[in-house]
Amino acid sequence: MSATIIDGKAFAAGLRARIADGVTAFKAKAGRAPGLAVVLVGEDPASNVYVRSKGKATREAGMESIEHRLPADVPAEKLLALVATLNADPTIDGILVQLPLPKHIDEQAVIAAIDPDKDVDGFHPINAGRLATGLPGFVPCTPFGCVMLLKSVLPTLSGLEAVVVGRSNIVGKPMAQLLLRESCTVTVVHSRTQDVPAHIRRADILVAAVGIPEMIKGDWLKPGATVIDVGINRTDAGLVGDVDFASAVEVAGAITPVPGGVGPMTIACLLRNTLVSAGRREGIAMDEATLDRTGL
Ligand SMILES: Nc1nc(=O)c2c([nH]1)NC[C@@H]1CN(c3ccc(C(=O)N[C@@H](CCC(=O)O)C(=O)O)cc3)C=[N+]21
Repeated sequence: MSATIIDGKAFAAGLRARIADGVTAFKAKAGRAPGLAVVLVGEDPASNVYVRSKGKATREAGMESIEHRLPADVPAEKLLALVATLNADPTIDGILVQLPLPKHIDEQAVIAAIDPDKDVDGFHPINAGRLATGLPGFVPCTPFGCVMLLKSVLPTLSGLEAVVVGRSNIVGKPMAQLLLRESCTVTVVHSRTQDVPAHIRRADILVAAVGIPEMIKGDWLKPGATVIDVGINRTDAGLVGDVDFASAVEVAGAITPVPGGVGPMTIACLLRNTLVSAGRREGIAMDEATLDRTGL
């Protein structure tokens, strides 16, 4: 039996349409568009492509996209000064500094310099703490998108065994927090875990975010499991995930493809966070329940 393919691209298109409606309503009340500032340091070709597609999606949703490009050798002080300017600018609702940054710049210091209430990436320690303690804040876009996709195929997440592969600040850790918030029993496995397949075999929900091409094989999965593949690995064979799709699709109940799965949701959630930020900053109520509707 072959798994249901979770169409992240289609789901993201629906979310973006709801965001565009929300933007229209926001503009009518605020007299301005929500503004997202994206800062790119250096000339990494993959980052360039990604920043361009983010700018396009931002404008298509009716928002203002403000791009700042700095040379790879920019002094950290200059980047921090730009962040301070964006923090103080009332027309900017969201600030995203594209990661990774060049090695001479302390990433944590830059993230900590962003106003937590404009931190639409959800990377600031204040937002990580809010997520961990159940306070409202910004949730990192990729894990947020993963939960939306899970809810689109599962009637409830409550009580399910969830296994997260990877423990990064950007995906693994916030993913585990979100699944816990949804009342899953959560296991995080990582490079030092003994017998990774044994943990994965117990998972009703598997989220793979390790960055190792096709590491997770179909015969490691519990039959019927819901598999969310966050990996985007460029190989000679093209773009592949962290899950060996060909074998996994025969065992899983539902699975995201790469590309066309989690990636498009990340961008849509970034726009969602920017609109919600704009609403909060202007005191205009945004119907987050409608925005985050999942369809099941
Ligand atoms: N501050 C910061 N925030 C980020 O959210 C952030 C970042 N830095 N640095 C880079 C990573 C990467 N990332 C992706 C988002 C969408 C796709 C995406 O839409 N992928 C498509 C197309 C893939 C392709 O063809 O390259 C897909 O999976 O279908 C990919 C990658 C966000 N990141």
